[in-house]
Amino acid sequence: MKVKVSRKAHFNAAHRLYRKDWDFDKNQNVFGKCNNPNFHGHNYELIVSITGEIDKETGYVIDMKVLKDIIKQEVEDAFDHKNFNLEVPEFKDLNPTAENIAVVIYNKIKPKIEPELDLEITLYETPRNFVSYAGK
Ligand SMILES: Nc1nc2c(c(=O)[nH]1)N=C([C@H](O)[C@H](O)COP(=O)(O)OP(=O)(O)OP(=O)(O)O)CN2
Ligand SMILES: [Zn+2]
Repeated sequence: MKVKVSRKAHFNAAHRLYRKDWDFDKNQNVFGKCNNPNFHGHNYELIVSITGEIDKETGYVIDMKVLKDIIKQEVEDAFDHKNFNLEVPEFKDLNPTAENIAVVIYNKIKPKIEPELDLEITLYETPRNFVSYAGK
């Protein structure tokens, strides 16, 4: 019997969506206002979900306190009030779209949890735009 447990988190960050190998007009055509060279920001809402067996002794799939600390260390401390393009090394050569941010978060958290646990990342960039990534 597998159970999914989830924890929400929040961070605020700035970004610009563009490709360095495209000129401004092409970036403007593809990314529009998200290509603003002066950047823009979002209040990102994150849901980290872990699925696994309930431990017979503790009754936990994962200790929420442990999950909270992993999210703080790997996501909030690394991303909150940062500029993805300028300050977060993972995005030096990676466009900080919601899709790419979700994959980066997955790849940071997965090694920190027990390997038999499944991980799913859901990231809201706006209240109406969100992406999910569960590996593969
Ligand atoms: N597939 C994706 N499309 C877009 C992404 C993305 O990460 N993945 N990102 C953006 C921009 O970041 C943009 O800033 C999104 O915000 P916004 O333009 O405010 O979005 P909406 O107009 O849809 O605002 P709502 O509040 O959600 O109505 C664009 N596309
Ligand atoms: Zn944006």
